[in-house]
Amino acid sequence: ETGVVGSDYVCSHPPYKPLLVSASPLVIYLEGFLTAQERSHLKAVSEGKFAHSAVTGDGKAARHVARTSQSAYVPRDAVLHCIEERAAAFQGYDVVREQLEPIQLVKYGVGEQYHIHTDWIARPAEQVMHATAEGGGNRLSSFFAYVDVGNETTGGGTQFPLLDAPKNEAWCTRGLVDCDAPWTDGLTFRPVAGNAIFWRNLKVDGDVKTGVNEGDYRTLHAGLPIGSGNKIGLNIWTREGILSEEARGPEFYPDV
Ligand SMILES: O=C(O)CCC(=O)C(=O)O
Ligand SMILES: [Fe+2]
Repeated sequence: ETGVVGSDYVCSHPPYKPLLVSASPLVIYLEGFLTAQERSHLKAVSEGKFAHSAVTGDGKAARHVARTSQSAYVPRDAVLHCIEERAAAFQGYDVVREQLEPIQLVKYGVGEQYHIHTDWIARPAEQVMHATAEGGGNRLSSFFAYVDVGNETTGGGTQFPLLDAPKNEAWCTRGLVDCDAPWTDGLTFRPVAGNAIFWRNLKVDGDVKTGVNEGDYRTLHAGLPIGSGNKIGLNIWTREGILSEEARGPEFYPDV
């Protein structure tokens, strides 16, 4: 599990380009969010760590039919720390790194997919581990970044069936959005290594009485099946509040 960066590694953020996709729900496309070096490092440190895992919130470690991909958590080394900093900073001064769940990698082979779901937790907080205010609350936002996409990869898009595809042709010609899909399928991003999608999971106008921000169903999405090739993606989920040290895991691994 040795990575590709040496002990002389210094965190530096690439000049990624944010492109607004939707104002409500808030969806922002981030071109060049991960560098080539970060992507190679993530691939190297996650090798051999992938396993079929449960979908958060169902409380049991059974393999879930909704998700045939494999997941891996990687230690928070200097590179991960750097990516966490970037993800927190993007969300303004009111979001701190301690609100981020440990970064999760997901790997898909041919035919593997993640059926339609929301990243926010739909069940009452009391029923779901860690979703209580003390546990960090619900998932405020998501980043899904493409870490590795094989040259021959077909399929594997990230589909938001309830959103409209942006109108400008540039999204199609630049290969960011799948414009061959029927418009009734909503919005499908093509997997492009290094790029990321950011969206807000919760509605902004919380319940006046309870102060609870409801999950926004318009953020329903799926990882479409891979036709050929493979895909590795990365999830960064930001909670409404600070996560416990237990949920965050060790803050820093000295070895890069
Ligand atoms: O694979 C994708 O395109 C989306 C994955 C996803 O939504 C997730 O892991 O929560
Ligand atoms: Fe998701």
